[in-house]
Amino acid sequence: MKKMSRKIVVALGGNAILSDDASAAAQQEALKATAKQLVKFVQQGDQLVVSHGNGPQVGNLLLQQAAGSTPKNPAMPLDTAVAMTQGSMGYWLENALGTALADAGIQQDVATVVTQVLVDADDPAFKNPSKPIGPFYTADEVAVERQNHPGYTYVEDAGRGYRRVVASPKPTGIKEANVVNQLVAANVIPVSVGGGGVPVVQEGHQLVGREAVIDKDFASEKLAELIGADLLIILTAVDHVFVNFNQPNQKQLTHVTVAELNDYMADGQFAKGSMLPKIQAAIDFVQNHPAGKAVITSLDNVDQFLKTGDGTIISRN
Ligand SMILES: Nc1ncnc2c1ncn2[C@@H]1O[C@H](COP(=O)(O)OP(=O)(O)O)[C@@H](O)[C@H]1O
Ligand SMILES: NC(=O)OP(=O)(O)O
Repeated sequence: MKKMSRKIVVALGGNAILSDDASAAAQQEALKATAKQLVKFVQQGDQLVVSHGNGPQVGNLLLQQAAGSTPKNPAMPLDTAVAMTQGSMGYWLENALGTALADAGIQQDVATVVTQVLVDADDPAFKNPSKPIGPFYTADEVAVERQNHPGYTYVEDAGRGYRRVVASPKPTGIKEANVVNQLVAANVIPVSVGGGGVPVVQEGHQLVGREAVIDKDFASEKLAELIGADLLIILTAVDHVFVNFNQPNQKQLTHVTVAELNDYMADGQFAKGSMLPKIQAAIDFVQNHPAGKAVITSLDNVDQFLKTGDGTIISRN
């Protein structure tokens, strides 16, 4: 028997798209496997909205833009580059999901919505770049990059090397949220807030782009809230959130409340820039939309989640 249809925003993490090979072919190949997992929700009767990150991709695109730019062929600014990754990655997702749906005998369209996400012009994040984008560099490589791009900021990223960081303001609204809801009502799978959405600020009647990269977990949360989703599912590389992660005494979290997560956060249990934004997005969702639940699990665990609800389930209380 089919389960009741749920409206679900699924946010795809880096491992759903990118391996060591950043070619289009390799990313499209990875998305084939991802799409097969996503179609399992559709087979259960769920209505999906798909979002995705773009940190590596938009950073690589900016480097390509800078390398090839001339006065007649100028490099595009970051907000436009985010929109470009929404287009290219939306194409890959439409293509991969289209095939996986057809393979499963399901007639359903997928449509990418280039999504503008409102941010506050005075968000302090504009003065404090924190979002890593593009490739990792060794200490020697980053010294060269710093010379080539004196305006860029680089930080050491958790022992994994150096990366460029850009501003990452918090989303306050989503221009195309109603369009996404209309697509869901028409039985279309929208791909939206890709790469966190294009950051824009409201100036009178105009939306004006800002050079930044919004965290896709926060943007996915905002979208899930605005369209009244039943579930926000954040798919990443781990089946569960852990306390004492990677320690001999690590403990997986299965069902967890906001109060418990607040205690764990105060205890520094979730790494900044990786698990912490997912936890904060999950908390925001269940607090701003009390009927909803948030889930953090992996693509590999989708079968188990659909069968038994396995994963880290975050509820208000
Ligand atoms: N407490 C924790 N529990 C589980 N994973 C954690 C924890 N702290 C940090 N992590 C790491 O965070 C990663 C998810 O963050 P990240 O790779 O940035 O996300 P994304 O999948 O969106 O690209 C996990 O794969 C894991 O390695
Ligand atoms: N925009 C964004 O959050 O991208 P990543 O998830 O790839 O960092």
